[in-house]
This record gives sequence, C-alpha cells and structure tokens, in this order.
Amino acid sequence: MRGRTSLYTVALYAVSAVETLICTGLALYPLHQLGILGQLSHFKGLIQLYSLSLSNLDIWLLSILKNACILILIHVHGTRPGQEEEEISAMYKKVRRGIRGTCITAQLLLLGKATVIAINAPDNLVPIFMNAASSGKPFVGLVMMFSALFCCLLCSFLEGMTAVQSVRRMQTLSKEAREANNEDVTAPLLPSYDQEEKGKPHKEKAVKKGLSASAAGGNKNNATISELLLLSRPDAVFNCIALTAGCVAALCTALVPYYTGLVIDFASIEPDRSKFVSTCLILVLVAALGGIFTGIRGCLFSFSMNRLNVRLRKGLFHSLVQMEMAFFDTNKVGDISSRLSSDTTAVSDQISLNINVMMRSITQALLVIVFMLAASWRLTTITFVLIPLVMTVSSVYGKYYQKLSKELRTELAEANAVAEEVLSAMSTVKAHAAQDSSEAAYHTKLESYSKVMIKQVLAYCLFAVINTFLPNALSAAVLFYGGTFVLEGKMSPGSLVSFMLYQQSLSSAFQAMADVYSALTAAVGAADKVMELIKRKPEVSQGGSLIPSSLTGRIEFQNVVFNYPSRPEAPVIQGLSLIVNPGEVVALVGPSGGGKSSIVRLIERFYLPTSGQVLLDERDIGMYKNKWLRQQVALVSQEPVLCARSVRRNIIYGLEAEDGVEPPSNEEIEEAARQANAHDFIMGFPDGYETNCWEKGTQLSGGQKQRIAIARALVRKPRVLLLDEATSALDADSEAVVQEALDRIMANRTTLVIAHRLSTVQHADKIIVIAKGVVQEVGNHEGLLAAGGMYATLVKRQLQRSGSTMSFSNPSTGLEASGSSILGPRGGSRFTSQASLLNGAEQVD
Ligand SMILES: Nc1ncnc2c1ncn2[C@@H]1O[C@H](COP(=O)(O)OP(=O)(O)OP(=O)(O)O)[C@@H](O)[C@H]1O
Repeated sequence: MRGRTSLYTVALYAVSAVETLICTGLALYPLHQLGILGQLSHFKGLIQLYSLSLSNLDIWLLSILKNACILILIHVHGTRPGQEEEEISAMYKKVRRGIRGTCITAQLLLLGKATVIAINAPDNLVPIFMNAASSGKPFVGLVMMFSALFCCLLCSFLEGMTAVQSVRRMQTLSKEAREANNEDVTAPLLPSYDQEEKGKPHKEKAVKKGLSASAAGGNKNNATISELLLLSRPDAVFNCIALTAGCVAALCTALVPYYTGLVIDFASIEPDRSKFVSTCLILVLVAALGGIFTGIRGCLFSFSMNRLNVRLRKGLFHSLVQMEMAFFDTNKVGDISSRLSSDTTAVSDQISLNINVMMRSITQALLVIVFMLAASWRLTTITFVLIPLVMTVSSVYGKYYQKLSKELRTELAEANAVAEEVLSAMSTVKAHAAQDSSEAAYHTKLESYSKVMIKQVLAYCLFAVINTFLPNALSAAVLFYGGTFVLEGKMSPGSLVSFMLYQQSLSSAFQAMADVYSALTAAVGAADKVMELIKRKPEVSQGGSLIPSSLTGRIEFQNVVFNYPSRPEAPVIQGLSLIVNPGEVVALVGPSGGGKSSIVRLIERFYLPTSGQVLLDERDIGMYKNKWLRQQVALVSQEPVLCARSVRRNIIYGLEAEDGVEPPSNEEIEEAARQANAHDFIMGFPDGYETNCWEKGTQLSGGQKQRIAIARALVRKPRVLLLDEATSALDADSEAVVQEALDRIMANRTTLVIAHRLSTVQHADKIIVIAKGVVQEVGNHEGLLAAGGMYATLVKRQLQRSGSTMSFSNPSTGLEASGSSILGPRGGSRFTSQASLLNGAEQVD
C-alpha cells in the first residue's frame, strides 16, 4: 500500500521535474544558440523574446504554471481537514476536478498553438532562426518547438493521471484510517505512513471477504489494462511473430496510399505510361503482401486467444478450489460460475482480439504518421489537433461503459443464480407449487438486467454517433486546408490524395484504438472480478506437512471460540473444551443451532477457530498435511453429494491417481462397499461398480447414496469418523440398513456422532449436550437421564412427541421407559424409534 502511494506521488514529481527540465532546455537553448540569452535578465528583453513567433518561452511558462497549479491543489487545498465523510469526499472530488481542469486547459492551449503555427507559419520560417541555421549552428526552430509542445502535452497527460490516482489513493487511505479509528479524523490528502499502516489490516480483511472486496477496500485487486496484457505473457512468442507479421502488414497498408498518389501523378500531372504501369504493379504486390501478413497475424492471435482462455479458466478454477468454506458462504454459486464461464471468455477474447487490433493500429498509425509528415507537416499538425478530442471522448465513454459492463454482469449473475436455485431444487418448487413466484423472481432479475442493457446500448449508440462524426469533420478540415495549399502551389494534387488516404488510414487506426480501448475497459469490468478471484489467497491455509506414522485418533478442543466469518457478530461456539479419547464413540446432542455441526466443521478444518485450538493426537490439526488428514478423518454428512461418474470413482473420490495418492485396489473398494451394506445393491445394477451415478447421484435412492458415502469414508480406513446426522434424512427402512453399517464401522474408531434420534445416540460411550456453543452436560445415557438435566428433558419430549409406548426407568425424572429396540446393544437393532431429539430440543429452547 505504502509502495503504491509513494509510486504515484514519486511519479507525479518525476514527471513534473522532467517536463520542467526539458521545456526549460528547449526554451533556452535556441536563445543560447542565437546569443540572446542575456536578454532574459531584463524584463523588457524577456517580453521581446516571448513575442518571437517561434519562441518556446510560452510553452515553458505554461508548463511551469500547470505544474504549480497541480502541486498547489494537492498540497494546500487538499490538506485542509474535513469534518464529515461527505465533506471529505466532496473535497477530494474538487481537487480531482481541479487537476483535470488544469491539465485539459493546458492541453487545449498547446493544441491551439500547434494549429496556429500549422496554418500561419511562413514557409521560410522566422528569419532570425533561418540566420542561425545558415550560420552553421545545428538548430531547427520548428522541430524544437514541436518537441516542447509534444513534451508538455505528454507530461500533462501523465501528470493528470498520476495526480488523480494519487488523490484517489489518499482518499481510500483516509477513509480506511477513519473507519479503523472509528472516530473523526482529519483527512489530509498526503497521509502519513502511520495512517497507511492503520488502514492496512482493515483493508486486508475487506479483501479477504470475497467478490465484493474491491468495493470495500479500494482497487487493490482491480485488474488494469496492463495486467490484462501481462496475462498474455506465456504466448509472447506467438504474439511477437504475430506482431512482426502485423508490422509488415501495416507497412504494406501504409504504402498503398503512397503508391496510389504516385499512380495519380503518373497518370495525370506528369503522364508517364511505363512508370504508371510499374507503379500499379508495385501497388498490387504491396496489397497482396499486406493481405498475406494480415492473415498470419490474425491466425496467430486467435491461437494465443484460445490458449489464454484455457489458462484463465485453469487459474480461476485452481484458485476457487483452494478457497476456504467461508468464501462460499458469502459468494453465490451462480456468481462464481458466471466468473468461470462468461467472464473468462470475455476477458480472453477481448484481450487477445484487442491486443491484435491494438498492435496493428499502433504500427499502422506510426508508419502513417511518418508518411504524413513527409507529405505535409502542416496538414499533419491540423490532423493531430483533433486527435485528443477523439481520445477524450473515448476515455470518458470507456469509463462509463466499463461501469455499465460490470453492472450488467452482476445483474446477469444474479438472474442466473435465481434460475440455478430454482432448477436445482425443482422437486421442492413443484412440491410447494412455487412455480409462479419462482418465475416472478427470475423475471424481476431479468428486468433489472434489461434496464442496464438498454443503458449500455444507448451509451454505445451515442459513442458510435460521435465517433463517426469526428473523423469526417477531421477529413473535411484537412481537405479544406490541403485544397488551399494545392491552390497556392504548396502541394501537388497527388500528394493531397495520398495525404487524404493516409489520413483515412490514420483515422481508422485511431478509431480502432478507441474501440480497443473501450473494449479493453469492458474486459476490465469482467477481468476485475476474474483477477480478484485468481489473486485472492485462501484465508484457511492448506495445512502443514506433518505425516505421523500412526494416529490414535484423540481429539481435543481447548477453549475454542468460533464464529462464522460471514457473521462475525454471532458467536457460535463459546469457550468449548472437550476431549474425545481414541476409539471412543461420542454423541453430540442438543438444540438445533447449538453448534454441533460447527464442531465437526472445525475438526474438518473447513473453518479456523477464532481463538483456542483443535488438537488431533495433541497436535494442532493445522500441522498435518491436508491430504493425509482427509484420509484419517472421514466425514459422512446428512446429504452426501455424489458426482456424475461411476460408483467406483465415487467411492474413491479424492483418492485417484490425479490426487497424488495410490488409488485403493478393487478388493479394498469392494470391502468398503460390503461394510457399508452397499455391495449387494451395487452389484444389482446392470454395470455394477461402473454404473454412472449421474449428477448429484439423481439415479440413486437416499439410502443408496448414503451407503456409497459410507463406503467412500471407509475406503480411506480413517482413524476418526465424523457422522453428521448421517441417517436423519432417510426413511425407516433405509435408516435400518445404513445404521447397521454405521454400527459396524464405528468399532475401533474414534467416532463423533451428531444425531437427533435417540436410537443413534443412547449407546455412545459419552454423550455431550451442546447448547448455544457451550457444553451443558457430559455423561452416558443412563447417567444423564438420572441427572434429570437437559438431556433427560430432550428424551422426555422426544418420547412424548413420538407417542412411543416405550418407557425409561428414570428415578429422578420419573420417566418410565422400556423397549428393547432402543436399549439394545450397539450393533444390534437400535433404529426403530423415529423420535427426534431435535423436536424436543426446539421446545426446550
Ligand atoms: N455457514 C454458516 N455461516 C454462518 N452461520 C452459520 C453457518 N452454518 C451455521 N451457522 C449458524 O451457526 C449456528 C450453529 O449452527 P450448527 O449448524 O453448528 O448447529 P447445529 O447444532 O448443528 O444445528 P442442527 O442440529 O439444526 O444441525 C446457527 O446459529 C447457524 O445459523
């Protein structure tokens, strides 16, 4: 941050210093050459020198005034303290406007001077400079004047850019400092490094939040056009060859008007048949070469465009799969997939296509300018006065278009998210007859999208109108002055025709550049989001490098405090300490929202605790190598997600050769499936283990999916098993089969079970009752019933709700319970009760 701020400020000072030096040199050197520098010490002499028509003193003065204005604006006006946020923001806006206004005024004055010289300067220049030249001194007055003009013009552009960026940066820092301090602070435009440092963590936090980071934390992750161009670096070879081909093609294009002019002169002004024929042949040859090299250039650029597209998608996908879970809590899947599909294509297409056009246009423009200067420097100057106008229109439009483009993508992503949500939950939509409201929601989103799209279309129309008018106006002006020069005998008709063709060629080059600029700025809108994601570092690291030779499976929570990053104000776990000994089966029960699943997520390291530690075998869980940890700690969740691939590949998900591990053998896969009660039904499929599960396992029942998920966990031979309501979504029959498998696999493993059903938890070695992120009770089923606390109440409520005839003997609560199905041994038939601890819990809460 500090570097960037310093860079802008340093760049501003550097450009101002260079400009002052060059302009001073170019203003004083001619006077020195003429031996009249001494007159500068007299005020009268200075006025006289300034009035010389080819003097550069006015440019020098203008440059000094401009630099002074910009620096004064930043230092004096900008350091005034503001009271309110709006005041400060308005002040920065004023300063930026002032800087822009100063630069534009200077640029207009410079262009005005160039026009006046081009129209009025006599052919023999000013005698005084002619005398200097004839006296043998190497001095060309006009060239120096144009150098001074060009230098001042260029520097004013650079100063404008750096100064505005500098002010923007300062505004962001000032805002961050205010937010960090949460108190009224003065808002100097040139912040101290202290302020920058204060703003830093705040901004980093904002960036970490996700897709909306740039809105909160400035433009750190914003892709700039130069960043987009850098993305093409790996294709540098192809681009270089394409560029060379483009240069040759541009040279050929630039030669066409030249030979056209000669053909006209040899046909009419100085008739010469043989020269006429040979020039025509050369013209055809030049045109043919131009065509061939244009083809080579286009082909190579298209090739690199496709490579870039693939590279972008790979980079983005790589970045996405590394993201921590909190990222997916705050970013919609629709938005993310839109980045991956349309935005990457937009970026790569726009970049390569526009690099192609940009290179061609720049080369073409440079060559054409040389030819134009050779044909007529006056007409060239007039042509160039109008160019900044076109550029200004393009830049203003570009910014607006970029904003609209970003808005449009966001609207589209939102509409897609709604559609995706509805389509992926079609059964729920139909079951609730929510088709109409779903359609209405989608229509609303589409309407907002259409509104932005209409704005974008109108913006494009306006730009097209202006962009078409300006080149034609330019042609008319050039034709007028060119015609006058021909009438005055200063130019041949052939040269005027050549010049007009050059000018058209230049116009098309600039037009293309303007188009490229606006298209690139549109690509920046898409690239902003893509680059933001590619560059984003995951908040939860991929883990350490520890791979111990054995693992007992002891889990310990040491005073863990946790809240979800997306809801920092809502504590989920508050000072939780618990120990699960190796081989123990521990059940977590408690009211809904109490934090049970969050405990499992912390063990899985989907999230990091806010404070405290989660230990596995007395070491912080983050120290273990991620891949190894995922094999040792297996999770079976309530709704297992199967992928559109074979049953076999679903079972060994994450253990394939591409994952960098030795894939399990067929025997191991089948053994895992047998233990999960899945082998028989899998073999019942026509293709057995090669049967495709289709997207999200749509062709399998809930129980079948769950058993494949259990096999998936078992094939890893985990030491720790996490069962997060693994049977709660199943019907009684499926639950029976799945529960039987679970009972079997729990043996000899540390198992943490979350269950709402009494049948699942009552035989656990230890039952931990969690409510509001705090351990309320710990004990076994009988002990907790006897204690008559929250667990006993939960059980009581459950039995009442289920209408069960079962009764517990519970002296303290007075509950009478019986029923062999519930009280049966572990591994036995313990699944007949459909009563839910959750139901009871809701009332307890
Ligand atoms: N991804 C998330 N982002 C933000 N808050 C969350 C997230 N997941 C859960 N929560 C919140 O954390 C709290 C604890 O949720 P958790 O899923 O751990 O409860 P639970 O005890 O497992 O509940 P249940 O028994 O209903 O599954 C709840 O208030 C919930 O709203």
